[in-house]
Amino acid sequence: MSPARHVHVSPGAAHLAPEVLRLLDAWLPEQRWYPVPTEGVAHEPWLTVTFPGVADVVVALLRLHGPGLAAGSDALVIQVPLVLTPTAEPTADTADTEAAGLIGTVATASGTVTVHDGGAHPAAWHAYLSTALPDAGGPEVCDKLAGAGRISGEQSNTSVVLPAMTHDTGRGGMLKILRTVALGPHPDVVIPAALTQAGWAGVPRFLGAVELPAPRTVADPREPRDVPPRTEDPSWGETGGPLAHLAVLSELVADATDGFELACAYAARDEDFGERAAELGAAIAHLHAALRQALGPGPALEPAGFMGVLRRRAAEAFADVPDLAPQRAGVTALYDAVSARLTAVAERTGGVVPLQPIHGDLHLGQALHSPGGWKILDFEGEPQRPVAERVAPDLPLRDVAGMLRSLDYAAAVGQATDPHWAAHAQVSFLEGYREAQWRVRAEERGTRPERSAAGPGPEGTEGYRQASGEAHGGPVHAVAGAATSGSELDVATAELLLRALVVDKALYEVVYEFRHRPAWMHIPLAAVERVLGS
Ligand SMILES: Nc1ncnc2c1ncn2[C@@H]1O[C@H](COP(=O)(O)OP(=O)(O)O)[C@@H](O)[C@H]1O
Ligand SMILES: O=P(O)(O)O[C@H]1O[C@H](CO)[C@@H](O[C@H]2O[C@H](CO)[C@@H](O)[C@H](O)[C@H]2O)[C@H](O)[C@H]1O
Repeated sequence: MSPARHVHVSPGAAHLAPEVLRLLDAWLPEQRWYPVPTEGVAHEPWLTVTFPGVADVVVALLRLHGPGLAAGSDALVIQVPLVLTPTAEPTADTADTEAAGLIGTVATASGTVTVHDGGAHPAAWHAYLSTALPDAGGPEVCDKLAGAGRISGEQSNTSVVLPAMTHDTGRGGMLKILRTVALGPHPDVVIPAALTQAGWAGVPRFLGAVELPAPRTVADPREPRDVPPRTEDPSWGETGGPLAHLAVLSELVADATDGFELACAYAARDEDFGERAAELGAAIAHLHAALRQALGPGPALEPAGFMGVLRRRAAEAFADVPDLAPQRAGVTALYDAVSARLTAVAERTGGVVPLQPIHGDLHLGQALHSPGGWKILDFEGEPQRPVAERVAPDLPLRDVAGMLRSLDYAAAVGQATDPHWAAHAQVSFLEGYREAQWRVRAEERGTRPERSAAGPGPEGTEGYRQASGEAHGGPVHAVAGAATSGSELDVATAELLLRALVVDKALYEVVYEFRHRPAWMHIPLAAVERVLGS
């Protein structure tokens, strides 16, 4: 997991002319991965990263500040790799330069420079790859770049497909440049690395990472504002742990289809997605088991803290999106009910509802359907949440809620005309999850897996109807029970929790759509109304 070479780190805007930075002001907010649409946000150079022996690639780590953004340790830092080419004359735009991410050409004190987005440029890919891969040299990395291309679409980061890259278990790589820099070890590096090391095949194999070494002079590397202005590189990279991760390299899953595209295609044909959804449910149950085994269990759920986070997230959503106002009373009532229940359970049992590492931002787009089964991607958690919250152990039911929401999205985006398409897929997903979870838990306890007594039935139908807000039913009570088995959590409490987690996810989605895709905001908004109204 250690990178072959350390990157060089300098404070502020070293290696970057002010004219280059100014060029970014208009360009950054237009990028899909730019995390804040808020007007009036300024970019302050925090650190500059270069690669040993590479003159033309400079990575700017910019701290965002302005209205609505926290200061200090919660400050948002974005990663902007740039390829700087000295140019005799300003060049005209061509199709080629656009494909390579041309940002512009500027005159600086040291001459005219053409600036490209490193996320779209082979020179920057080469630099990241040489750093992430322990044994690769220059020419070898060039071969690995043959046919490489950035993937387009609704991405929070920048991913580059490397079809010609060979590694010890096959061919093809995926380089992901993390656009929001999370201080401390990044979950999208640490979790796939741990699962790969544990031999779990449900994630694309982790191959390497690029890390930003911690400066030895900083007592608490999580406080970015405390990083002192230093100019000499030798102060960096001697403390062991990373200050942050910048990129992750994994195997390319061959012949894979994005789970959301697959589900939307089924929905568009009104085709039964049940079998695929059940397989996916089983894959998620195995993921939860693998996470418990690879990273260890978490502490017990603490009701006040857990509810505090749910309530704060809801308050933030209500503050951000005025259309949510009519739902405020319903959300408060639901959360009050969950809170009272959790407190009663904690008093009765002494607080044994177990938390564990989870995915944290699970949706169909994080699942690839491949000939080798479902592969789960993207462990960075919800990109709009603070990192500490994203990596904290949580209830596996949160991931279950995420997939239920995503199947609802697939029905809406795929324009299923069958009103039961989503509910049927959701029930199948829950069934697949329940079955596999039951087996896995039995294996963990060293007992023979027995079929759950709580199969689909009228009581499950009602529980599911409440959790999903759909017209059709399913065995949510059993899923909820299975997901929390080994604890003293009763099924009715688990059902209520799942309902609250579906609402929490839908509120997050309303904010996400409000910021990024207002035309889709009606999808989660309708879900909040439906679940609260059921
Ligand atoms: N290892 C991989 N093999 C094949 N495709 C992948 C791989 N990793 C990611 N993808 C594709 O790239 C997309 C974006 O990846 P993801 O890690 O979710 O990035 P982001 O955080 O930017 O959303 C995924 O939805 C998937 O279609
Ligand atoms: O970029 P990420 O994949 O980390 O996640 C963010 O973007 C997702 C959209 O690309 C967003 O997911 C929402 O939309 C999906 C359809 O595009 C849907 O399947 C999900 O259920 C829904 O949450 C995700 O919330 C956001 O964090």
